Amino acid sequence: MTQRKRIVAGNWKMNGSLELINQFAETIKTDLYPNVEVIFFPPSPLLSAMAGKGFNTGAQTVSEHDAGAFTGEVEAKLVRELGCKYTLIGHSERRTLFAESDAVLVKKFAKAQQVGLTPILCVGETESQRDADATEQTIATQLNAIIDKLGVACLQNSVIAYEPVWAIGTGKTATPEQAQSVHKFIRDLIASKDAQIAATLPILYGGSVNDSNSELLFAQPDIDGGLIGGASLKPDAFSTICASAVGNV
Ligand SMILES: O=C[C@H](O)COP(=O)(O)O
Repeated sequence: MTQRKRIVAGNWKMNGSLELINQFAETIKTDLYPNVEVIFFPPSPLLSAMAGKGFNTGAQTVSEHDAGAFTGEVEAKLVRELGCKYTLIGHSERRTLFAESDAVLVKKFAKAQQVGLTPILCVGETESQRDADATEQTIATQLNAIIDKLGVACLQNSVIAYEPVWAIGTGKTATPEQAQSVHKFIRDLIASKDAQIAATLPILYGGSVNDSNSELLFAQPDIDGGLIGGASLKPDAFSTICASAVGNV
């Protein structure tokens, strides 16, 4: 069986503070989670402070543009200079609240890789899409938007996060079986284009993951870790989630 990288990523969204970083530095000792890469995605102004505590960091989004007159945007190259290794691309909140289209996300994905950041591409269906049996079609459209423009080889240095929109911040987690079924669909879709890339690509689950449900989710064969929102703001819960990713290496 292929050994894939295990990742637990904490997306703080527009939350957190210098004080919270100190609390995490006291609680989370990442060497306690062998073979698990723990990454924090705090708001951009906190990236340096987080990295200063020795944590792996990533941005929640980056601009598709190079430096210039783009007030309020964050340049990918600068994020890389701050020591980040990753960036989220296409989180559902960016897609819906900030109207980021697949076309823009292709540019952001390419820009991230161009400057040496690993993109974590977020995909997922809404509740009405799931109810209409359009889950797989939705995911395929989101993935193919990237693959068709950039080529499947762009996934070589990337991570996918499956986040059903109906499970984000709602307390309604996908069951391990529901999540595994979509993860397998994603891996199979990519395998139909490049089996080697599909076999080694980490696919994370996100959507109301907590310290009680993470173990069963992470035990699924195609779930390689998690993208955690609310629970990533609680040091003790997050530490339990990281520990639960160790077991399935
Ligand atoms: O990026 C994280 C996801 O949006 C999940 O958030 P959540 O764990 O609060 O549901």
